[in-house]
Amino acid sequence: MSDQNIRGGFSGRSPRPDGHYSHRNRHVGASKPFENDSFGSKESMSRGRGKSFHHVSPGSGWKHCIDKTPSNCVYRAKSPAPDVSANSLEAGGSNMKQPESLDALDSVHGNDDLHSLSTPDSKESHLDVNRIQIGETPKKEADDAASFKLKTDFSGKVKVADIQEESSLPSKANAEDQAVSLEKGAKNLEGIGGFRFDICPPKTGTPVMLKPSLLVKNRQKRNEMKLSMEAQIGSELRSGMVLLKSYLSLSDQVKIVKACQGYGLGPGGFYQPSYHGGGRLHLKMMCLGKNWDPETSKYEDIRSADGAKPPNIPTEFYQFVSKAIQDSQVIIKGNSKVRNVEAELPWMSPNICLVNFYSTTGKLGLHQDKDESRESLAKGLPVVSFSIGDSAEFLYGDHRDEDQAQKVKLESGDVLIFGGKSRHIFHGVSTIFRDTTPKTLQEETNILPGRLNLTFRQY
Ligand SMILES: O=C(O)CCC(=O)C(=O)O
Ligand SMILES: [Fe+2]
Repeated sequence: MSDQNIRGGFSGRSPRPDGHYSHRNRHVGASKPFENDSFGSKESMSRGRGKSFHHVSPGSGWKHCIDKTPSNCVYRAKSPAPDVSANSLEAGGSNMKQPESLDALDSVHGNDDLHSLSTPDSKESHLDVNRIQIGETPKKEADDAASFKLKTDFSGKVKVADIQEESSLPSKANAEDQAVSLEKGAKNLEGIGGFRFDICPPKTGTPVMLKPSLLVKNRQKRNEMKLSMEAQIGSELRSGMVLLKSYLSLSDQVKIVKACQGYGLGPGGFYQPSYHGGGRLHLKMMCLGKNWDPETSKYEDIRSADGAKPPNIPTEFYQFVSKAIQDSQVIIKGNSKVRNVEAELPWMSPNICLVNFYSTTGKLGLHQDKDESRESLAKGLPVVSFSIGDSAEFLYGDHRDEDQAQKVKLESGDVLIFGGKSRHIFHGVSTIFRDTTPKTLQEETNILPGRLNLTFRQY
């Protein structure tokens, strides 16, 4: 098979010349737990970053740098900025709820959306994957909205439980379709091949460790907040590619992790994707919205490997994505007023989210994301990527060549966006840096060592 597809990209179904495989070359196969996720060779050092980070004066928001070189101006949030996302959302005039209310998700995308509902049992501390809740109070904006709601309690545990019917649902047939799919999925709670992957396993009693004093914990938290405020910088790495450092607040990261834990354990949850020949991909994966099938390199509404319907993308994820694109466009505009920002980084509304969990030895070979629709690719609609947990070395470049690739460290809370002229970049993950998960995130979620990555796309 040729390495070039019709759009000129690398065909994801072909093995790499060096014997490694691209992300898009994976195939579903036997499920096995992952003990050793290493693959691929070590990358050599890059030829340097495209753009350097520059600070601007605190309190000024977006500013031009003294050095007017295009694309090296950056955003620095007003200081103090206790909660990056909350600030951004206010600035954007969004209806984003405050953190406490994040467990009540509203539907915005018809029956593709899930609601996460806060309930009295939200004080329970155990995962409950036996019930699926469908509906609760019908909402105005949910006119043609979710017939079924996966109950995800961001505050600590997840309900994939209780199926109830919402009487005022507009489309009964649609609801039934989904019920079938969810019931089918419910039977598959064990996941593909009996695999079930909890990114936040319950803490066990042993080993006994001395708890840090409150004082030490508070100091730790303060340092993390300080660090995250200091690091809150946006930078255009190249045309159409923006890195938003420490963009997701710790509390939002906690919520995202807990949501992914819940979705990951339910129907359509995490599984171990494998290559056609049985070789395993070095990460765990699940999809929200639509399923990306490694076997065919195509998107589908139902995961063909087990018949599960992918969980829907929660509304608040959309809001994070929208705000990130908006803020990235501001960065681009700030770099050069004459440019047409939409051409450089177009807007998009995601209906797909690939969720990867890398163990500390996880890797992902250089590949292009090019299985979205022709139109989406032609328009350069961006991929928006969230990094949470351990830091990673991210490679990117115009060629499928690790030696030529540039490198950037992606840390917990960073958001990376690549669209426009950068939509077809080759990219991958060469290294996960152990023990770099923020302590607070680890303590509040018990997330496994490793990295959670969410990439949003519009089909
Ligand atoms: O983990 C990452 O940062 C990249 C993931 C990715 O490229 C993908 O899922 O297509
Ligand atoms: Fe990718």
